[in-house]
Amino acid sequence: MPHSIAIASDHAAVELKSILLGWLEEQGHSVKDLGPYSTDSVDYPDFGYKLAETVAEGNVDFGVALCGSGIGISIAVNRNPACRCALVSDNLSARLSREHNDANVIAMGARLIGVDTAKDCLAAFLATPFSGDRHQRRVDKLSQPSAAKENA
Ligand SMILES: O=C(CO)[C@H](O)[C@H](O)[C@H](O)COP(=O)(O)O
Repeated sequence: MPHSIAIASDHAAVELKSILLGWLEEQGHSVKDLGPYSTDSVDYPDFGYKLAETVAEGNVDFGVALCGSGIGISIAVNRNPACRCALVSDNLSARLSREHNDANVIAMGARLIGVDTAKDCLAAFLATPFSGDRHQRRVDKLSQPSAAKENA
């Protein structure tokens, strides 16, 4: 099923971003490239916040966040309460991030995983629906930290 996707990175992941963008478009997805557009050094929060705002505005179904390790940009995206960004490096984590966490952004580290693994993770992420049920209650609590404290 084709999705609308926004993708962003920092300088460390520009090449992976370009590869994944072309690969996603080949499969019929519509992809918005939020930059950067060169390998000049940039700061991952700038692009992470831009991606998070695009996802939060509801203009896309999913976001893809890339930096050298995936750590910095995933932290940035997760500062937006509308985003559930999962940093993954294997197929099962990518699948579980959708099934259990209803993740709407996937983050990966271009300096840590190869292109084939990144494609495998992204394919699993996009193909997996949220399971709902007990997981819905937990995901709801992610938007309501004060409600969660009452049961702990
Ligand atoms: O955020 C990161 C580390 O947690 C990313 O890997 C960045 O891409 C990295 O910090 C960039 O480092 P550089 O030395 O400025 O290329």
